[in-house]
Amino acid sequence: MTIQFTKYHGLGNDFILIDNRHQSEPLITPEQAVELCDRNFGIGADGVIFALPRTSTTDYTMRIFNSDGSEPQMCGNGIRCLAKFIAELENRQQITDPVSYKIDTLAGVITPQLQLDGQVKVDMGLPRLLAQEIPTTLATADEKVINISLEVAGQSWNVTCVSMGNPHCITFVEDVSAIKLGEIGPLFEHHSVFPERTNTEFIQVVNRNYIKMRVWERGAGATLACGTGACASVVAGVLTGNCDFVVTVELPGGCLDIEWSNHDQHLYMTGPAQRVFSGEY
Ligand SMILES: N[C@H](CCC[C@H](N)C(=O)O)C(=O)O
Repeated sequence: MTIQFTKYHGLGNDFILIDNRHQSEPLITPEQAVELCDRNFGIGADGVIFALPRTSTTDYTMRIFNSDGSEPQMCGNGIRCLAKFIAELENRQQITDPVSYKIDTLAGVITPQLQLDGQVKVDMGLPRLLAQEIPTTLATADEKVINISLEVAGQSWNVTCVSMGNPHCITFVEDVSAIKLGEIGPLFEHHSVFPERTNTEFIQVVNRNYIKMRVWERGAGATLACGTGACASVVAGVLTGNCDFVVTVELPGGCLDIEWSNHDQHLYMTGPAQRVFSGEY
């Protein structure tokens, strides 16, 4: 079967996008997604994202398979790429006013807006903070997980857990460049206290409005950026007293602007999404 695809990336977190508007189920299987994401034997990407048909209350539906074939609830960089992909499919690349899309996801309805400057601003919805919502067994089900000690690789880490529909474990360190991500990342990801695994963010606070972040993603490994992780990290920064509510998050692939709104308590993320090439596989 020949698969038409378009590659996009959000700060180097890259995705294969599939026009799936005419079928209710993804055109490829999780096993095929693993093959397509392979950077030597396939197209190469951190995941595959499907533009699926609308629901009664939304314009489109998004589903995503990580490069290991697992299906997460949401993807922040990915939904910015999806918004640009949809505009391409609708031949709306040259916009004269901001264009918003209501997208149904496994994390709820997420609304990206194409800005006139080419950036995409996304209403990422509310953070979930209770242990049962992450999910994690690091605290009792109806408790928050803020600055709890977790033993990983013989070291004790203070972690704060936040869900953006997908699980995030955030820890604050002196120097993110000193973290041996390939060694420590999988030990967090597969730790027994995370029954659905976890994404893990290592944060260095530059000041209350600027943090540096490196990430080991569930199902994708070390990526250059993680949108849901950046949102979760700002929430953790506020909850631990490290950050204000408007923060620039510097990732290896570039910067995201994050706001935890005092108005509706939603997270708003603003960043780029870049088309790379289209092809068939
Ligand atoms: N690996 C993540 C999904 C992709 C999230 C990340 N790429 C983002 O931009 O939010 C998970 O399994 O929860």
